[in-house]
Amino acid sequence: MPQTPDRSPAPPPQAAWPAAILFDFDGTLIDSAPDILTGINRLLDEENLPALDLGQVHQFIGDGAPTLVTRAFAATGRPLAPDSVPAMTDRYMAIYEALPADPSCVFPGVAETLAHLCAHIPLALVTNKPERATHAVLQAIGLNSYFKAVVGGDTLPTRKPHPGPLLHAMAQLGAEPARTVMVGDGANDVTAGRAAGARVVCVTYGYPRMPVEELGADRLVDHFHELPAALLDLSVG
Ligand SMILES: O=C(O)COP(=O)(O)O
Ligand SMILES: [Mg+2]
Repeated sequence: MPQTPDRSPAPPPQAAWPAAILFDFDGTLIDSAPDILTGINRLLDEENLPALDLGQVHQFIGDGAPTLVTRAFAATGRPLAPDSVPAMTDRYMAIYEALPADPSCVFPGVAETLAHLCAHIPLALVTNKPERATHAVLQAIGLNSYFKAVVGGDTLPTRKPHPGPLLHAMAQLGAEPARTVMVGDGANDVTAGRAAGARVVCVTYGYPRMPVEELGADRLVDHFHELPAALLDLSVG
């Protein structure tokens, strides 16, 4: 019997969830700049130095606590000697960790979207904020249960933009880089994500130090609610 050719159309490619999603913290999930400003200004006040404003602190966040403290002192006109940075960073972290984090610092749409995504996909937090403070803030704002792994700026010898922390999180989640998406707000997230072999989504409301359109992300989202659609559109699963 002659074979009739199968003329049924090929099924449309299925949009798929990533195997894992890695999230940046400051500027992506939480508006931490007001608390960071309070902590920095208390430290500067102890040192008899003038206070900074929120706009300055926005520019100093994202490269970890020692760099934040270094930039803050430099902005007052009294830069720190390099050998004073570790002790001054410890003092800053003690002040910051004593500040009660308020759930209102969570950006709109974040809690509901993480709750939705974590039902499908393992999630990790990869931040340059020191790990102990990260856990304390996560606990205080009620987001801790969504993450299967948390990598802080002092968890490993390297931090973003090095890919090491992202690869460490992927190994903990058992996810291949090519099927993983990094979600962040700045150049460190894009550089680290690319170097780790992941795709990158950036939010447009965070603390980037350059226009977000120039960061080189695969997708931009203006609101966290748009993230699931952007992830399905990337279809890296
Ligand atoms: O610089 C920091 O301390 C934290 O920044 P990140 O959460 O955006 O990595
Ligand atoms: Mg950030």
